[in-house]
Amino acid sequence: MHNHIQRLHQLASKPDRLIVGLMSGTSLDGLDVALCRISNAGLSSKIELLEFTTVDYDHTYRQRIKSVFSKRQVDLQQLCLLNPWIGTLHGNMVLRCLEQWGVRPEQVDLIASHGQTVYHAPKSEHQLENYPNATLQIGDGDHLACAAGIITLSDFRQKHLAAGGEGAPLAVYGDYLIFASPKQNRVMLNMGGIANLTYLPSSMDASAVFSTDVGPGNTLMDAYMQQHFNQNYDANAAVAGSGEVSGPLLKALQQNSFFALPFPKTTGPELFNLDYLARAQAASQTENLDHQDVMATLNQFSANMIALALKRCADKLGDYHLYASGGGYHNPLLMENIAKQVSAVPIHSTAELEIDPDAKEAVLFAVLANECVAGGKDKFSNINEGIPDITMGKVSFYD
Ligand SMILES: Nc1ncnc2c1ncn2[C@@H]1O[C@H](COP(=O)(O)OP(=O)(O)OP(=O)(O)O)[C@@H](O)[C@H]1O
Ligand SMILES: CC(=O)N[C@H]1[C@@H]2OC[C@@H](O2)[C@@H](O)[C@@H]1O[C@H](C)C(=O)O
Repeated sequence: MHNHIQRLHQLASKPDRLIVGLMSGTSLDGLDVALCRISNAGLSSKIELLEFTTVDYDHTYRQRIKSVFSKRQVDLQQLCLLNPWIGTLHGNMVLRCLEQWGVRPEQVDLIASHGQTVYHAPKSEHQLENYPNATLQIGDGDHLACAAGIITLSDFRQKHLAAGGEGAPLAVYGDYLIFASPKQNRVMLNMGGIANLTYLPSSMDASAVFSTDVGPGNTLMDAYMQQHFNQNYDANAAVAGSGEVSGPLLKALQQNSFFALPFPKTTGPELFNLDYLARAQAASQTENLDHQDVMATLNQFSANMIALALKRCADKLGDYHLYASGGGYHNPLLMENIAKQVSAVPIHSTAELEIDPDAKEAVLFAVLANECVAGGKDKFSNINEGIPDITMGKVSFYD
């Protein structure tokens, strides 16, 4: 047996594993790094979040990614160069975090890397008869493993596509294992660039679990802030909070066939971008609105589409508790706009379930890596809801 395979066998046999989960989302704000201790696997998994930080991306990173991000036409050489560059950069970022936390790389069993999504193309979006659902994450796992000197699992989404899914949301696999509870029906709502949710029934019945993207979280608000205010995002909704919602623009924004699609569905900034906003402004003749009013309307738009999806959950399933996570949880106006529309629903953050709401997605990838290496016993799937029974992640050794 190759010593690499022996090492994996050893890792799988340990009572617990130290796993670094990495998430670099559509907001391009930074690399989320979560150091987790995970014992057991499947429904017996116990997750301890030992450390968490977001390593902010600098201007160069953002500009480089933006040059290819969600664009149909790109400089192919640039895309090719970014793949190893990001892998190595993320590996070095992990090393710096470990140093700050006083953890030696040899103590870490695995890195679980999401990579950087550069393009997401479900069939509902590309509409090309003879092509499948597709998505592309870059930041090569071999480069990451070699830079960090730690076995790395990466590129989790391709298996989901290969099994007939849209490559997302993958949160459901971790949500079910970590957060499903016989005590209450739960909806886990993550508001990053794009918002998504997972429904977890108290019956724990996998065939009743579903997960879906619901529309924009922060992506449109962030893009508008960057274009008109030279700020990455609307901190604490200071701008949106000083504007007024435009009814006509809101109506135009809400008129897109994506919102009428049944669950599960996925989307990205390929659809929800500044062109989308410009078309809605043209259709509603609101091109001359104040920037503050546009921001107030975008905030209300995200909230309305999230609330619409939450109401669909309630219609399907009755009462539930909502657990929010992702950067949008820190936007007080967004949370208020959602809460007003689902006033009967108790709203919490995942902090109440012992997972920092900013760390949730990075933890998810650590859980997927743990399943890949040590799981496989508790089968979990709901094929009717686009949740195939699969093991995700590709293994990269560092030598
Ligand atoms: N204090 C705050 N006030 C308002 N918005 C905030 C605040 N803090 C974070 N955000 C929002 O959260 C965003 C980052 O969220 P997050 O890190 O969850 O996104 P992501 O992981 O990149 O996205 P995705 O889940 O779509 O991949 C920021 O770009 C910003 O819009
Ligand atoms: C293709 C892609 O990167 N999708 C992300 C994005 O960010 C939020 C939403 O859109 C979600 O579908 C997904 O990420 C999370 C981690 C998921 O797969 O559950």
